[in-house]
Amino acid sequence: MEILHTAASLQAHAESCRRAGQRIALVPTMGALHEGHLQLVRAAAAACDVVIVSIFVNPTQFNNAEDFRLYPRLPEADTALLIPAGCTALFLPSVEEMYPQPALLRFDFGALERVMEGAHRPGHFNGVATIVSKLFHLSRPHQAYFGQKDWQQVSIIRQLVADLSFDIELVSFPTVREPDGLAMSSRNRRLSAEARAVAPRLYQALELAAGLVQAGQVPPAAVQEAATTYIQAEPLFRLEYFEVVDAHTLQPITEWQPSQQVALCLAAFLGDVRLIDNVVLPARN
Ligand SMILES: Nc1ncnc2c1ncn2[C@@H]1O[C@H](COP(=O)(O)OP(=O)(O)OP(=O)(O)O)[C@@H](O)[C@H]1O
Ligand SMILES: CC(C)(CO)[C@@H](O)C(=O)[O-]
Ligand code: BAL
Repeated sequence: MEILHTAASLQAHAESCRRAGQRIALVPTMGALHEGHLQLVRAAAAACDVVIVSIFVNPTQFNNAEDFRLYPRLPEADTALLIPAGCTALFLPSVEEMYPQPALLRFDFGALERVMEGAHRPGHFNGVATIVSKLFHLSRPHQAYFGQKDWQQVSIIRQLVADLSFDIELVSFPTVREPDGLAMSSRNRRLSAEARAVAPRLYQALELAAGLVQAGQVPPAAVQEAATTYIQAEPLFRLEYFEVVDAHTLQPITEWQPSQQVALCLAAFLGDVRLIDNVVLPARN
């Protein structure tokens, strides 16, 4: 596995792979890798000749300086995990390398970013779109892999690809969970033992809400209320949002409609650790 630190070396590597007729997959990450990331890498390796994984804790997408400072950084352990998963090149740049000057370009994804993560983390998707665009330009992948744990992020990146005519196939992957249901996340490492013990309640709330949606007897607001009550029954949680949304427009659902695909999305703090999760339900008849 090659380890690349500069934008120029990534660009040169990707160009030489392209010239050799190889298919390139990009898996962007912020590191502290877990099985959720590794499944993306393995899927990419099964589909492409070259798998570029980027590890970069991107400062421009953090709206909270402490969250950025405390974000887990484990480059040696990550490197050891990536080789058997099929990564062929690891891109590990510094902040100065990715931002030799402050990026002034601003993205506006309209209604897609005025809800949920975009509403609660001002500037977050501008930072995500900036770094993902840079990575796309530098590596010019045929495919790029993202996890559905960040459902809104996948929608934003799909819009980015369409608006900027990136010739890239997006592959999105289902959320990988711990045996007790907790969505795998790099931030789980920062949970106290007490917080980790109650964390699966988030997925239980999503399942409870999914059961109510599928039974079809209660309005969206009652689904939201039931899930909120369930999470808040555990005082360690500070729930930021629990939303019942259209899975494609991401807008809150006030009345059920035929053929609608529903996503249930949440964000909650356990201590100072902020976790997100979601489930996306099959389209309704
Ligand atoms: N449990 C998971 N299942 C599937 N994909 C995941 C999972 N966790 C993260 N990913 C995906 O991996 C990519 C990199 O994510 P990232 O490095 O931010 O990890 P993370 O675990 O989501 O960390 P955190 O949520 O703490 O920032 C993203 O596309 C993300 O959606
Ligand atoms: C896509 C990404 C790597 C951009 O920094 C990040 O938002 C993430 O890890 O999901
Ligand atoms: N996976 C989302 C990256 C972030 O929380 O900034």
